[in-house]
Amino acid sequence: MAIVGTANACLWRGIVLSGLRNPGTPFGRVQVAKCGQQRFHKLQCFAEQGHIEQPKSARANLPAPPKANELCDSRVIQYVQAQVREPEILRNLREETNKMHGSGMQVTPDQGQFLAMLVQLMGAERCIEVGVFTGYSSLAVALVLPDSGCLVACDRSEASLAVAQKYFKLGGVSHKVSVRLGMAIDTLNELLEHGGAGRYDLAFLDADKMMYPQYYELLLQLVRPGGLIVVDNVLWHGTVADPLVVDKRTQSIRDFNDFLLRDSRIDYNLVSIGDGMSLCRKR
Ligand SMILES: C[S@@+](CC[C@H](N)C(=O)[O-])C[C@H]1O[C@@H](n2cnc3c(N)ncnc32)[C@H](O)[C@@H]1O
Repeated sequence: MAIVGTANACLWRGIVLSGLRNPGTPFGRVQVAKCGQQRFHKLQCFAEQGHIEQPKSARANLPAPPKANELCDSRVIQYVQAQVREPEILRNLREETNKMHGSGMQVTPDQGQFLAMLVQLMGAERCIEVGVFTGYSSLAVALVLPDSGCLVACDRSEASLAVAQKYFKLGGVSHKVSVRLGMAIDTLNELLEHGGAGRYDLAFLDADKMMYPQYYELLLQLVRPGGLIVVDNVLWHGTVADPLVVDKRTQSIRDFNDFLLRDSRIDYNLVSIGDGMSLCRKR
């Protein structure tokens, strides 16, 4: 296939990426929505191999694409996911969510496991999640919290939270989760007003991307020194690395990533897992 000259970046990316989707795999729907970085690499490999051609004006300003390697192979993604020890309750939740609208929003199994391990490594007892959806990442965290632990779970969608609460109950963790229905910014401000500053060990940020800077400032007050803020979707399906993509949301994530890179209040690490997760450790 060759698309020459007039095609805009999003158009050819959409065409090529739709051809890369692999809904027949065990992780089909999750992969489609959450393996953006690998798809982006794959796209670049397609371009490199001459399967597609970028618009000439754009091509002149682009850095050389990376050499084709195993990251171009969706089998690597499948292999990684097959290495996850996903508890049955989480698998059930993922499968139920996969039948719902917006299912691609849930974190991938390896991300859920990664979050859980961060909680365990830190010995975290008090956590916050901004953006619960049907509860996959919340449940992954709650399952490993000690019995005395607490997760404040914020979302504005009553319907999504109903699914999450069903699984918190099934997983026997309801007593550890404080569900907060409403706009996350209000909930975080309320936590601060009620003496929450510096009282949380770990926060996971996975809600509306344009609001990340505001959430981050509040979470930075809420977590203790040495506490962690984990930010999801920082690669935004690979588009942050594509200079041709300049839509508002991509640019806001790019700007936020650059801001984190320079923020001396934290230690910072952008991890290429799922759609990209940044680890921000409060100094
Ligand atoms: C990407 S999903 C979260 C996925 C979840 N972490 C998981 O693993 O399944 C984003 C969620 O943020 C919620 N959200 C978006 N904007 C919000 C806001 N302003 N306040 C509260 N929740 C919001 C949406 O309702 C949605 O459920």
